[in-house]
Amino acid sequence: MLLGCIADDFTGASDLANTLAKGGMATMQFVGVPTEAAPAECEAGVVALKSRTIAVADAIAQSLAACEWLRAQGARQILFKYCSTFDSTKEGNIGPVAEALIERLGADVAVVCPVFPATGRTLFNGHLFVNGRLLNESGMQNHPLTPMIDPDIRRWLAYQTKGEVGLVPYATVRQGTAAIRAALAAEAAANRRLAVVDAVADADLNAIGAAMAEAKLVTGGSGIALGLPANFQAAGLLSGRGTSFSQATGPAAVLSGSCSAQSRAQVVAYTARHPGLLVLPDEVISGAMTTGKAFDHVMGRIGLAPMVYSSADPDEVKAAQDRHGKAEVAEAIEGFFGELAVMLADAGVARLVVGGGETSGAVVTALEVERFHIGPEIDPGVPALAAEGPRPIRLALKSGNFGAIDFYDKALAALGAP
Ligand SMILES: Nc1ncnc2c1ncn2[C@@H]1O[C@H](COP(=O)(O)OP(=O)(O)OP(=O)(O)O)[C@@H](O)[C@H]1O
Ligand SMILES: O=C(O)[C@@H](O)C(=O)CO
Repeated sequence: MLLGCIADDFTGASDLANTLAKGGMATMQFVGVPTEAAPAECEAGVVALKSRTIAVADAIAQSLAACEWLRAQGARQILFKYCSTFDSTKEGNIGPVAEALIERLGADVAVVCPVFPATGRTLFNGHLFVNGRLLNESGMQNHPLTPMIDPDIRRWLAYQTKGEVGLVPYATVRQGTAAIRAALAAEAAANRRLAVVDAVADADLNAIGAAMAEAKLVTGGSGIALGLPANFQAAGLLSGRGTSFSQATGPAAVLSGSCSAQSRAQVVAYTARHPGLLVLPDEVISGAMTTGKAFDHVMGRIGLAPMVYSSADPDEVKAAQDRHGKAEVAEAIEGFFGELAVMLADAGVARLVVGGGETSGAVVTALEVERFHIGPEIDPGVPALAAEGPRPIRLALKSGNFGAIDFYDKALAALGAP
């Protein structure tokens, strides 16, 4: 292994794995910290954690354990992947995890760059934009767990860190790799171990990537990985083997637990042409809707690739949370989708597409997936995946905000055929 990556959620991990695989690295995604060695052919390993919103101390412990495993596999550079919308609270977990990794790796400075131009995330003077709107006016200010109320990433990160946070502004980034490298060295000399780096386009990310050829630690969204494969290529270290993904033949289903605006539009588009079953939190909690009923509904229409969804608008989500409690609703819905996924896989469903990061985490964990082979990109940030483990199913894990309107149809075609 050359590059070792730690991702703070499951869809984010496959987003990053997609970038690295497209960059020509033989990439694998691992579910949690593995107990066994990585396959010898793995050049980039992505350990998927579910550490974005857990307690700070747990996030640090899990991230350090992942770091140790990756280094034991030979990784010479560590990448800490978080969300392109910098999802975190004033307490963490991005800052505390990054500082713990800096200390463990003895890094002099680490880049902080959530930029992902293909999905509209850009950073200028340390301020994060989503499709041209400041982060705190993009809808992310209403996120249920990590409301992003401040677009100034340097200031937001500084709430979370012990040390000061630096900035490499766009004026420097556009001068190219040597200037970026010099600016990062100046930040390190000033004892600023974390430096937010502006970028607005893939060319900027490639220049930043080249400046990090020798960096022990890199942090960011999946965009920060764009320029890294070229460093290993230039050093003659890549095999050129690429990915070992293959498609599957067999029935398909879609599970959507994401309630983002984009997901809700995708659900409307998909259920206009396929059967859909809406699952309400009240019915799951009361027992009126069971996984057995949903399973029968899906299997009765399996040739039409049905969707089961709980996606609802913000008012309905809030009303359900007020009635039952936020954690209780999430646990009930996630448990429901996890159990249903296992029943479907065991009944022969060969292709499954999941909407939502938390929902994907629940499904992948329930399916006892050990690792994924990375296939072609479906839409920016979402690859086709082939699972290894007791259930060798093909999956796509879609972040709430990602994917075109017709994403689910495209995803099923990318995973194989009926
Ligand atoms: N109808 C509903 N009412 C209340 N909560 C719901 C409902 N449907 C789903 N949920 C919960 O909302 C959360 C959705 O989070 P999830 O991470 O799956 O989607 P997302 O936040 O849109 O995606 P991402 O994290 O990739 O941006 C889950 O915990 C899910 O169980
Ligand atoms: O970076 C992103 O936006 C995604 O990979 C993600 O982490 C969503 O949960």
